[in-house]
Amino acid sequence: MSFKTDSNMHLAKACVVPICEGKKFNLVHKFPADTQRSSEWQNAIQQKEPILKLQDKTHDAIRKRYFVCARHFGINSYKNIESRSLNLTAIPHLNLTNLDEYSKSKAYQLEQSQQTENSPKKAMPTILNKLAATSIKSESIIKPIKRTFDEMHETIMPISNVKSTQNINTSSHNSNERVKICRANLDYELKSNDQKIEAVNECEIKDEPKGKILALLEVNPAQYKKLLSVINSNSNVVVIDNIENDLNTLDDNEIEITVNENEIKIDKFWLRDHCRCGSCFDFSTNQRSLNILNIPDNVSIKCFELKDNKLNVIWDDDHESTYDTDFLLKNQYENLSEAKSNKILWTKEYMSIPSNVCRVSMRDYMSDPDISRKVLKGLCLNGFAFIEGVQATQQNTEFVIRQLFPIHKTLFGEMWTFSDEKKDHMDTAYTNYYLGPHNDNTYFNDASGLQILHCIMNQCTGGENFLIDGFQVAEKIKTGYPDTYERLTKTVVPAEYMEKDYHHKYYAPIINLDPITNEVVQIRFNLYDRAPLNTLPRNQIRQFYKDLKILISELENSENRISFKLEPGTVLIFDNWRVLHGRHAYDGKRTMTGCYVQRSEYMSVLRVNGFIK
Ligand SMILES: C[N+](C)(C)CCCC[C@H](N)C(=O)O
Ligand SMILES: O=C(O)CCC(=O)C(=O)O
Repeated sequence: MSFKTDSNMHLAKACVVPICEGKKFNLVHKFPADTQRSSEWQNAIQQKEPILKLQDKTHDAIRKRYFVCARHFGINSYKNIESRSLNLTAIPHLNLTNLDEYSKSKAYQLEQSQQTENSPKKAMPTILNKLAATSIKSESIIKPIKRTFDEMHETIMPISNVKSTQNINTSSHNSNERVKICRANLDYELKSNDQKIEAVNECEIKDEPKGKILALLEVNPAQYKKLLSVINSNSNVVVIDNIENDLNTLDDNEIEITVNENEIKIDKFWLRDHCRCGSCFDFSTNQRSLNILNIPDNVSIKCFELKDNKLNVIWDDDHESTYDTDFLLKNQYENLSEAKSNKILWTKEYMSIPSNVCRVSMRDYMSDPDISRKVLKGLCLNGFAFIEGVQATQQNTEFVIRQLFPIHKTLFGEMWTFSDEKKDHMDTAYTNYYLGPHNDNTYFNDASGLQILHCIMNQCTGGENFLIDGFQVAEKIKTGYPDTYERLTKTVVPAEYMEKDYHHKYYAPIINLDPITNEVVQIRFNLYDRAPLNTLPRNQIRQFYKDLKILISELENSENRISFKLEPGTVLIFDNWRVLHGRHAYDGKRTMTGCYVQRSEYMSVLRVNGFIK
């Protein structure tokens, strides 16, 4: 069902056949649902040259986004003269490389019929004749309707002389019968809108309505509500609206609207499910109160209108919904799936430019909200940031972090302070050994989103830290070793952390993609915490180790890492889902304090501050 905004009722669609040069037409056809026939169409229209936009598109994507206009189909391709619906065997065969057969096309026939339609002697379209014969005088269908509602009421009441042979329950229709209920625009000049008449002319009402036909009208929701009382009190009255001739561009499950020049198609069930009226949604809790089971599978719309950036809908059960068009636009799948993050993938070279490194002073961070936002921006873009001038204690480190984030308590505690002497846990971190590039918590279902490190005592040689942009490395693997990349996004690698009273275990791929955007959303890499590899069939094991070596080599590539010695006073915050970290071996005294922040909390802070949606 395709609706129009304002006066333009049908949304013309571009024809994909090259000769049409993307021109838009009212009568276009989707590629067939049958894949074989869809391929036949594609072969027919690409006979001279492949149409690039169709290449490597899925069958559904082609059906959803590309159309073939009536210039490429002859009259015999259609079910009958009036019909705009194709035969099941129709294949585009006219005007594919030039327009020398235009006169044989359906488009030409429509043009001709429209020209005669505009002439005063135009015969009443057959459907209107049929309707008129069974119900009310045809001229009352097409004469200009400039009426107040009362006049309309008047029109409805005298209708009683029409012999009604069958009640048509106005609320039980489904659109397949193509008898749509009650959309009458009292201010509508039907006669002046050939398209409407033509639309009626094109419709195929399988069984003519036996009820009293009010008129070929179209109401907006407010008028419909008024009409409802009349219709309900006159139970035999059925209003045939000016049937929207389905141009095969939309399923019955969808409606199509234009918002800010964007044509968006919305599934009706989805739309009903997202009703934000007081009985469906509780704004005090931001939670739904609507029970999905109460939405019928064939939920349908009686009438709706786009007005003042709102979509007002009356459903077939007379439930009323209003939607902000921004909400509808923002929640289109395409908006999410095509959204690109604003991250800056970096290398050693990029970060060698001091201005590219997010570094703020504690004083500014505490006094200027813009500076704490600068830290969030640095984390969002680069995955790490430094706060300098922090008193070198665990307490002050905690105080600084709590200005922005809640702290994630794990088996290591909330704040943790460790060294090779203070061994609260049996882990390589609690030694003075070299620690290769890794992410923490790969053994947790939900690895911490942020890790904070503050070296509060550094009387040692060595002990430098280094950071690597895991997203940059993943991108390099994707470019240089696409098969390895593909496998590393799918091969689940088990990790575990074991000590007295604890045995955490989890497995997931090393490179994790966002299921919607397909962008890398997390790197889970930690060779130390790898559990026995029992998640791969034997015939895939060797390939995995080859892939792992490719990744490790890239991670060890000094071009991909920045190194620095964390001095007391400088707090490092980094995204543990993106940035790998490590430490060189050291000799002497070195104490590190820090904490974790849960991923959800981190994302929430970014969202509340407008850095992500
Ligand atoms: C000392 N601190 C608590 C920060 C880290 C402990 C690390 C434990 C584990 N090897 C991992 O990488 O997750
Ligand atoms: O000691 C350090 O500098 C870092 C230790 C580490 O990598 C960790 O705790 O995960």
